[in-house]
Amino acid sequence: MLIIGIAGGTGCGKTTVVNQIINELPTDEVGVISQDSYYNDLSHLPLAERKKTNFDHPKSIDFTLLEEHLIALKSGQSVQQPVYSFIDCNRTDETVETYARKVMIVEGILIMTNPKIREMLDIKIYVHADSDERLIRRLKRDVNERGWNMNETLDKYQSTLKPMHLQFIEPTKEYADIIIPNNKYNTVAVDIVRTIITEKLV
Ligand SMILES: Nc1ncnc2c1ncn2[C@@H]1O[C@H](COP(=O)(O)OP(=O)(O)O)[C@@H](O)[C@H]1O
Ligand SMILES: O=c1ccn([C@@H]2O[C@H](COP(=O)(O)O)[C@@H](O)[C@H]2O)c(=O)[nH]1
Repeated sequence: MLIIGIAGGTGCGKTTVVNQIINELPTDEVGVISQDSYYNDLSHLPLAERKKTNFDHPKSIDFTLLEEHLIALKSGQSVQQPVYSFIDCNRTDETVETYARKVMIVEGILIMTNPKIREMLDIKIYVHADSDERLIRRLKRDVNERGWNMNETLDKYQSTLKPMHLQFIEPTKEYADIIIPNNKYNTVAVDIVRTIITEKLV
């Protein structure tokens, strides 16, 4: 199994790039694992407390479970990938059966901060968009899709997202084999990654 990691700051366009890459590829041969599925289980906290969690710190991720799942997939076993709710700021009771494929894409802001996960990635990709672009995209998405208001997101950007990005996420760019500039839609880069995957599939 080839494991491709796709990291980059919030709003840089990771999910969009992944969707563009897998769009024309067979779903039984290429799968996706999202870091968001592996946020720690916060069921013991009320929603108001969960909303105060620093979701941009590596400690917010259950890397042990993610590593276990990648090892299982690599050995051909299926895993139950948790399903995350951004509205509830918690894992749901649901899981999605994720079976081993020839290629697995792992995407998330923090995936390259963990040495064990980094070690398992055969190709490391960092998607870059300027911080103003990312903030604009994040603001629109938080307000339209994730249940936050404008002031909450702007406050969180200053107090948490920006410092965590500078401390933990941006430094992982140095581990990348490929950096995709994504201030604009980058179809050339997407085609190149898809070509690499297609070669693995033959
Ligand atoms: N290259 C781009 N140009 C403009 N908007 C983009 C681009 N890539 C993604 N977006 C938009 O920005 C928002 C965040 O993108 P998303 O792929 O969810 O980012 P990430 O997964 O890195 O947080 C989405 O609304 C998406 O449609
Ligand atoms: O409950 C939550 C958990 C996380 N977040 C934010 O999500 C982003 C990571 O997702 P991207 O799609 O890569 O942007 C991270 O910056 C967290 O702050 C959230 O809003 N709510």
